[in-house]
Amino acid sequence: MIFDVLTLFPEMFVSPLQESILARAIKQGLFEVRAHNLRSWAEGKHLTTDDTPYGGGDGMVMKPEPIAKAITELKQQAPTAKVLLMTPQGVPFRQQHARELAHEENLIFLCGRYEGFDERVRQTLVDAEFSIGDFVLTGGELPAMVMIDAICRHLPGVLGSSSSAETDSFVDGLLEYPQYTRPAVFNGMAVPDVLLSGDHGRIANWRREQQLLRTLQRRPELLEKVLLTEQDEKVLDLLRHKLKT
Ligand SMILES: COc1ccccc1CNc1ccc(C(N)=O)cn1
Repeated sequence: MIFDVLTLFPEMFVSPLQESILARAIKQGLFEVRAHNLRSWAEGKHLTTDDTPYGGGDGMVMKPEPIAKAITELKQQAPTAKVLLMTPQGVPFRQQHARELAHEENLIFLCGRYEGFDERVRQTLVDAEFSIGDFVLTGGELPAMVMIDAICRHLPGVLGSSSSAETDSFVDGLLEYPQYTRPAVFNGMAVPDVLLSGDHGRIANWRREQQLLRTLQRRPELLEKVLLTEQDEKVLDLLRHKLKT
């Protein structure tokens, strides 16, 4: 997988990729991130990439020409590449998108600054617009890095054998069960006995129940979209009853 990032601040894509899992995966050649400075495609003495908005108003808008030139050039090398735009007006980015996008050979991220992009960029050059949450940031770079991280976890070999993206929270649509590790007692708080029992069936049931409880308590709306077994429904009824009392 090759990620091309179009940004005014390519340096923002250096250190997050020099650490840990992502750095190791890059070293293993599992993926590559190429950050390009949009200014390389800008014209004129000052290499301008933004300008004042037609119709007046605050702030600046990113000019369409440098972006169009950059995308055209990148797509010459990767004609099937999808162009993704990071914007507060985008589709809410979800785990399912991360899983799907991991199957692409090449993705091009377009990171905006200022008040965003000239509308003609969206209309003609962009395949999909994503938002990582309902808040406004100073630029699209951090959202792009967040998406790259989430997508890379689904690339074969990135997570290594010890854990898999398939058992993530949200994969089965439920929140994660609580995790414990040594010591068995910490500040007087013991690990639940079931986890020390060695009874894997009981442990699996307990974990599923904890997922249902946690999802019911924190994100009940997710339960509408989850495929629940008969057993799940029974457990949920019990939990709902308990939470009422
Ligand atoms: C005023 O900023 C913009 C306006 C329009 C487009 C891009 C930007 C850059 N900022 C962004 C980008 C993405 C997100 C998000 N929620 O994913 C938040 N902020």
